[in-house]
Amino acid sequence: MLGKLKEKLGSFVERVSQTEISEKDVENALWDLEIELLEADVALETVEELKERIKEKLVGQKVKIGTNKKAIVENAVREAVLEVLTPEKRIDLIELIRSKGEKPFVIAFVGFNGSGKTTTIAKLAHWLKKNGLGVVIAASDTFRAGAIEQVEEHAKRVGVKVIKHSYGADPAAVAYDAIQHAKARNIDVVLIDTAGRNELNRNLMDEMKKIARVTNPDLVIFVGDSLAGNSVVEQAKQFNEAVKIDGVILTKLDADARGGAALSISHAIGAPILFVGVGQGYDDLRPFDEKWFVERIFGE
Ligand SMILES: Nc1nc2c(ncn2[C@@H]2O[C@H](COP(=O)(O)OP(=O)(O)OP(=O)(O)O)[C@@H](O)[C@H]2O)c(=O)[nH]1
Repeated sequence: MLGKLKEKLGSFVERVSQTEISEKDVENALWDLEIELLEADVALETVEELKERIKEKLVGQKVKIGTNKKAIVENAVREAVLEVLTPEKRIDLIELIRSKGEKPFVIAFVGFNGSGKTTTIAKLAHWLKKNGLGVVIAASDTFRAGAIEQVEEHAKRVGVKVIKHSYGADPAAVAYDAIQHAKARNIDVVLIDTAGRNELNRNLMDEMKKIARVTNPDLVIFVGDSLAGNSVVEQAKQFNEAVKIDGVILTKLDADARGGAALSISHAIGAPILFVGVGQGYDDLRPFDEKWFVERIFGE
């Protein structure tokens, strides 16, 4: 008898001391968040996805009167961001390279001019070497004046060989030669530096498709400048249509205060961020970790 009463009283106290988060509460809060996200250069479709996830987490949730609703909302936002950033499939690059039966493992790099592609290739070559893998770079940007010397300079500094032809040569032929070189010398990885391009430059896009056809890369990596914000997401989509992108490296995250591109890009093209560039040195390449990124956004 006493037990029953206790239970009834208990449930009454529970009921009156709780309030339910309504759809209206959340809608109001989300309105401000939407503006802030768009200002931080997060792509519209990613903003929508985040809003849906946050709403799902919060609407109908019962909270005790007097508890800090802000903390609850903040937690839901954090979780939603982490979910959006978590790729459907992860790529462990070293594992992937080692598990390919034959050598070499071929990686083609694509991206717009000035996105930091050449520097990133050198950083990755350095990282692969540190992980015990042999690397050769194909100077397949035979288009831009100075590109071959630039990649040679970087390669010299990180101690990697470059296979090159002269300017105007067929980029696919350069890549092919680099692969033959790697095969003959048992080198693990070929990194192909392609010319930076944009969507207006149709024949360069065709050239890139030809490189992909001739070399049949194991991985196509899009290198994007995180400072370009929303437009880097659009670039990635265009490249993804021309040649399927398997992974992303975002450069200059050290200088990017907004973080919108990082938040949107995987969601937009369905490929994971593999690394982020965090400086100009060869060691300034960091395997991407969404938890680290979320801390960077929400941490102190
Ligand atoms: N702060 C910072 N600077 C970077 C990063 N990655 C690249 N850069 C700088 O960005 C500039 C452009 O990099 P490049 O590698 O020359 O650009 P690119 O994409 O090869 O240019 P194209 O050959 O025209 O395609 C250089 O000054 C790099 O040092 C990064 O993660 N952080």
